[in-house]
Amino acid sequence: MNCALEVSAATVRYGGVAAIDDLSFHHDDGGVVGLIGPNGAGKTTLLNVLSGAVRLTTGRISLRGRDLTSRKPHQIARLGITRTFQNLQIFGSLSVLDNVLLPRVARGWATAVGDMVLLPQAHRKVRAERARAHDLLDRVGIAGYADQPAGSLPYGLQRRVEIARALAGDPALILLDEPLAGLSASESVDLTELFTKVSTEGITVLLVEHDVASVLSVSKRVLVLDHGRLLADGTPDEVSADPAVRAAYLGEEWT
Ligand SMILES: Nc1ncnc2c1ncn2[C@@H]1O[C@H](COP(=O)(O)OP(=O)(O)OP(=O)(O)O)[C@@H](O)[C@H]1O
Repeated sequence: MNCALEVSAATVRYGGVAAIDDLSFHHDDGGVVGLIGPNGAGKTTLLNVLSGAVRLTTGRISLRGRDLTSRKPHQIARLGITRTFQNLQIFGSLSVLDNVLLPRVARGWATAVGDMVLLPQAHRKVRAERARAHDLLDRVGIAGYADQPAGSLPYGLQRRVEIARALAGDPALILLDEPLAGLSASESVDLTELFTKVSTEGITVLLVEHDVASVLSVSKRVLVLDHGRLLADGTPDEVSADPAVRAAYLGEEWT
């Protein structure tokens, strides 16, 4: 599935600071897209804009030809962009399965909760949604934990709960904000493999991550932000060989 993401002259100003500054790019090829850059480069602001948490000061964003510029987060989620957060946002006391069912409830499949008691079709809907949620847990590798409280899982698996929940919204584009933060080396490798798997299922993955080696290893395209602007845009090899990127960000360790 193509996501046809178009970011045109996007600017977000906080007082005198341009968190993103006249930023334009287009992506239509799927895969994992890495978004890297030094602290304060504007990465999180861009994710916030794409998910509707922050409004553009000027500019335009569209997905598959639909204008997202002034939409609210729940509208953007319906139109195909879902996300995970830097600080894990799951409901620790709810079961893993219920965490994944939540966005479907929010989207209205169970609006008439009372009807569930009475109507056979409501029961069928609930069964179908539960089956679908189990399938999502299977896709992200945590099927065996469905009934456990999400908060009781190891941190790396909690990250997967959040990813499953983002996938439950049937996105064209999923935004991952520092998903490897706090993970062990082996958890990072495992989760990075999941990003590839998700992208091969036709969902574009936009990955913001400070672990540059992981980003370069998993991405087909890497965008480098600096001071809210696009410093470089290319394959991992192109970006890591770019003198401007080395000077501003990667440094000598990448020689
Ligand atoms: N709500 C806000 N109010 C004022 N300034 C902000 C706000 N959010 C971000 N900024 C500023 O915008 C710039 C970009 O911040 P942003 O958090 O998007 O960068 P980042 O690349 O995600 O950084 P990091 O890697 O440290 O998370 C920074 O100068 C930051 O201080």
